[in-house]
Amino acid sequence: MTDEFAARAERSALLEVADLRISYQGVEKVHPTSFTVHERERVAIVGESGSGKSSIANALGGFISPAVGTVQAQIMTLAGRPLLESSPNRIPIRREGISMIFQDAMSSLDPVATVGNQLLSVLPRATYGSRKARKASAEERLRQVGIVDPRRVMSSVPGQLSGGMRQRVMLAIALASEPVLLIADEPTSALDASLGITVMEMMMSLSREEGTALLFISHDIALSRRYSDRVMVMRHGTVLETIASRDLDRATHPYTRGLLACMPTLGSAGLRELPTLDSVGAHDEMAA
Ligand SMILES: Nc1ncnc2c1ncn2[C@@H]1O[C@H](COP(=O)(O)OP(=O)(O)OP(=O)(O)O)[C@@H](O)[C@H]1O
Repeated sequence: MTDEFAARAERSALLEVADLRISYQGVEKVHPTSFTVHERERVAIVGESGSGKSSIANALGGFISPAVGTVQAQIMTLAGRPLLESSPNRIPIRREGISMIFQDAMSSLDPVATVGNQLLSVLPRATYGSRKARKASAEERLRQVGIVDPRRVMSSVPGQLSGGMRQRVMLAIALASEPVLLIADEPTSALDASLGITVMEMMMSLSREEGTALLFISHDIALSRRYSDRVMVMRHGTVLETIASRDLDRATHPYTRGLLACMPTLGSAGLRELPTLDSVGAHDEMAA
């Protein structure tokens, strides 16, 4: 453990979760799970489909209503404030300090409201005051995510924009409310590889500039390793291990080693058959 990593671990956590359980229709899908995210830290959640990654993100963001499922935890606090204090009776509830972005921007942006109105509605009034000042700052937010013609985009509705542009808009809106924690659920998987990297880089540099901690979900362990400080590996509704990204090559858990072995590289793609979790024996070792 490096000095920097040890110092960070000692600081009190920004997000603290202990024994989080999530059930749908009475069936527990996320079993008691505990983890922390520190200020300015970037944590990735990786794992196969159905392992519970999105459920955790949705529980943190307040997107699981009692009609959909049950969220219970011994501790679930953001900057010391309980997140589960009031039961959500409308979805989504806005949890102060948390913003979320999703794989599909169309499902989180309002299709009939202009980008400008959606952006203005989240800019803190106390900080930006007059509508004119808020409009200027909304345009600046769009410029920060690489939008060169913010006025046109402000007056557009999401359906008039390309997928990559919508993802940039969603990132601008997510950061405009000045969250302390940004949760991103597969933010790039609907984009092509190069656009995905651009959006990832942008999310990293903006969250770093603004001092926002980041919890992002990905099924791509290579991408997770590149952009996170720590990786939480999930399987079957539990966290198998949490490991510093730079130590992933030394991961001891067979499942994590299996995920790493399945990671396609430019060198291997197309030259030979890619390994699968079964072919590298991760499942057998897990069962042993
Ligand atoms: N709204 C829901 N109602 C019932 N079951 C659900 C609901 N949402 C998720 N589940 C179930 O909970 C389990 C975990 O799903 P979740 O979407 O959290 O996994 P995931 O790791 O994010 O998967 P993916 O990578 O495919 O998104 C799965 O068995 C899934 O079918």
